[in-house]
Amino acid sequence: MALPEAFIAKYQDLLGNGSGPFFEALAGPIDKGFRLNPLKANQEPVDLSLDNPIAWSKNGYFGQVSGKSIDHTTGLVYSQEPSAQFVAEVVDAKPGERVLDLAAAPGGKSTQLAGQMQGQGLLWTNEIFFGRAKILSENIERFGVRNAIVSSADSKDLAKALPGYFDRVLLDTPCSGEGMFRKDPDAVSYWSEGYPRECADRSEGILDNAVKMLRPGGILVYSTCTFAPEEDEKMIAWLLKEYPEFELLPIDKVAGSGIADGRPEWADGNPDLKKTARLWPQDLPGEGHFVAKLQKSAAAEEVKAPKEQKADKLSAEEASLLESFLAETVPGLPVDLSRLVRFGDRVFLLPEGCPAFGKVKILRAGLCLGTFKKKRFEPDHALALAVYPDEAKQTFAIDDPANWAAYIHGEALTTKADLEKGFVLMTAGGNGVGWAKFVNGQLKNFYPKGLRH
Ligand SMILES: C[S@@+](CC[C@H](N)C(=O)[O-])C[C@H]1O[C@@H](n2cnc3c(N)ncnc32)[C@H](O)[C@@H]1O
Repeated sequence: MALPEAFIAKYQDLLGNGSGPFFEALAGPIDKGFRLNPLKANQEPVDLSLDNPIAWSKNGYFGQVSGKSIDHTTGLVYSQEPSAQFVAEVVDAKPGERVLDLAAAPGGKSTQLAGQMQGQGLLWTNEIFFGRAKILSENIERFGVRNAIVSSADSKDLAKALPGYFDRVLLDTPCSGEGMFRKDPDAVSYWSEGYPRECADRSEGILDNAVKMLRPGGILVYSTCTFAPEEDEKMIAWLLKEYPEFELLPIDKVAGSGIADGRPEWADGNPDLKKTARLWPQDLPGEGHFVAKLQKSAAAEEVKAPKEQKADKLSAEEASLLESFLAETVPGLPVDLSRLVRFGDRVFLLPEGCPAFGKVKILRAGLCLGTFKKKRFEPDHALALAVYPDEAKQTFAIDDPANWAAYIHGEALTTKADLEKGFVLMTAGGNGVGWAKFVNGQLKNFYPKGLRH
């Protein structure tokens, strides 16, 4: 990978003697990582080793995930570069909170936040580009998240719908990507001397909207995957000047991990900027990242909270179909029938206290239970990934390689197992992977066509 001359000159100037190891690291190999999903019933991976934990990530390990493995398909793991795993650790979302991930696709940080929240509270995860939002939504589904709203909106429109609503907001901003040069050589081709400033201008606009959605006393985390001071310390200096109701909070840099302080001298000299964190590839096994954690003053002006999203009322016949389905398929799953919304024939269980969607485009409104089909109710794939096997009435393990390959390929399975007619949760590695319908000794395959391999 040939680095642009202007990039080399810039970091020789900024890093001085430290630039040698920096450029050497950029020419070196990348480190691969993954996170284990605490939302899954069984925490033992089938193929992956947990021998090499990542010091700064609670569920993070070094290693490479195969996209076709049982561990990936069941959502037990999420493949994520090691440094990127530090960002959500800094957010530190708590069960029961209202959390916004404003620039979220493909979902690395959102899935990590969902794990921290343990299904309690509301995670609103947004991506401006619809195509990328679909990938985000698929990852939220695979991870088995029950309490997430997935939307595709410009931050300006989101801020109109959700003013002052969130306890925590993460802006993992679209940036110049210098920290990914090693992982994604395409990032080098986008770069020019003026690119970090262009990205910084865009991030200022997104930050203007992010701060509007935070309640007084709420926490804002801003992160980039670039080394550029324009988008890092200088951006935070701008934010503190523009929004004096914010103050920087210290970040636990995990002693011995190599995570470094921010560089006040690269912005306006404010010593508080040392509280921000920099992850440098020459200091630790991971790519380049920057993270800042700020708190909005509890005395900041309160705004009128958005209204709650209205639930939809089902007809008596539909309610009875759904209730029978739940009792016969997932009797252990707690479902509050007063929190259901419909998108066409699909039925979602809303997170508690979900704010009104207004004009925001929604891709996923909590947990998709399934679809009304004439006189039946069919479970959604999302439900198979979100329920624990012991919440389902019937399960069938497909751990042996032949059954696994046949099911994931879309084939029906024949079995002499003692099953009742109806839906069966197929499991692999102790976690749900999809549905089948048992009829006359056959397990009819309900694994989604688009996911078969
Ligand atoms: C750094 S990436 C997010 C990565 C994600 N947080 C994760 O961990 O998987 C930044 C995201 O911002 C989106 N984006 C681009 N322009 C934007 C804008 N003007 N407003 C908000 N988001 C934008 C990009 O499409 C991209 O998905």
